[in-house]
Amino acid sequence: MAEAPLYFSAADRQRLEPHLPPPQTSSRTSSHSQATDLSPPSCSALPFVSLTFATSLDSALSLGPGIRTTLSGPQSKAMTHYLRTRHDAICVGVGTAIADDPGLNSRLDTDEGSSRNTVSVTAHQPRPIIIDPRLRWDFTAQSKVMRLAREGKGLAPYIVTLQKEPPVQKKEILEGVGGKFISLNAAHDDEEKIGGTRRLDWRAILSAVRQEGLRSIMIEGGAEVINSLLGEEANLVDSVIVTIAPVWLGRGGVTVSPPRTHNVNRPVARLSDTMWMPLGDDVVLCGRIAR
Ligand SMILES: NC(=O)C1=CN([C@@H]2O[C@H](COP(=O)(O)OP(=O)(O)OC[C@H]3O[C@@H](n4cnc5c(N)ncnc54)[C@H](O)[C@@H]3O)[C@@H](O)[C@H]2O)C=CC1
Ligand SMILES: Nc1nc(O)c(N)c(N[C@@H]2O[C@H](COP(=O)(O)O)[C@@H](O)[C@H]2O)n1
Repeated sequence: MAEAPLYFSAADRQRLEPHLPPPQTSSRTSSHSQATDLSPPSCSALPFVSLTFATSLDSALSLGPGIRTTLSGPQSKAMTHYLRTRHDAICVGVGTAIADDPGLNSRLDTDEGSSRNTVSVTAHQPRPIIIDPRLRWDFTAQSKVMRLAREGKGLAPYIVTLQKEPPVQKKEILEGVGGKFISLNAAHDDEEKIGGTRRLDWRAILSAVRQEGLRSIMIEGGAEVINSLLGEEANLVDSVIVTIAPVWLGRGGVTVSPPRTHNVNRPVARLSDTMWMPLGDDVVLCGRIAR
């Protein structure tokens, strides 16, 4: 079924502005990053990081592993697509890439007020970044994000991996539409061992993204990605924008619930400077992680 046009009003855009990456010509800088610095990035420079996702009232991102689940209503969906136009990159973990076959482009309609028969796809598209350390994502030329890139409706993904030599056939598909693999060097401090699984340090991932000239990144999920960024690496997050849908998905969902810190008497993370914005039946909560 064709997707309804996605409109996001000028008034709503203005309300979101304090929670978005600064325009690149502005002189404002984020607390830890050099998002507005126009000089070549140093190794330690990081992009402006927004954590943006949609959740149910029982903190679920989806009905279960592998189940693509619509939570956002049309207005909050349009907001997400506006956010996609306001970031240089959009990131998901491989679990999401496999479960959702996502497009990761912006389909915001820029023709508000004109004939609604014509949908003009927005000019600015974010660069999809997929975190796939072991190359589990068995993408093909028909995967949605590849197809959209081929059709000029989005950008091809960069896949961040620990594999030094990705399969030649996958490389050809990816590079054929303008994407690439970014292999991080596990021989440096990019990797830590937690619970037997090899993980990439988010600082290393973000630094690699910034080295690609990408100054801002919205991280959409899924649960493993969000839970890690709300835990010990929360200091890397500049802005949090959560769509809350008025629905309970029930037990068995894929949930946002970061691991406890050592001090069990303290919350793991809290938002400050909050702004609540009703959009249709949903509410969008914006804030910063309290330091
Ligand atoms: N409602 C919403 O806004 C969203 C919902 N989702 C849902 O979330 C679910 C997927 O979530 P998950 O299964 O938790 O998968 P995920 O998308 O968080 O991917 C997890 C995988 O990513 C890799 N990864 C993530 N962080 C890493 C790190 N620091 N170092 C190395 N590898 C890392 C690992 O291979 C890990 O197994 C799907 O059902 C999807 O539909 C996903 C995004 C947004
Ligand atoms: N904002 C939001 N609301 C929902 O209800 C969702 N299910 C998601 N999911 C995220 O969006 C990706 C799908 O993107 P495309 O529409 O295919 O471009 C999905 O993979 C999640 O990252 N987000």
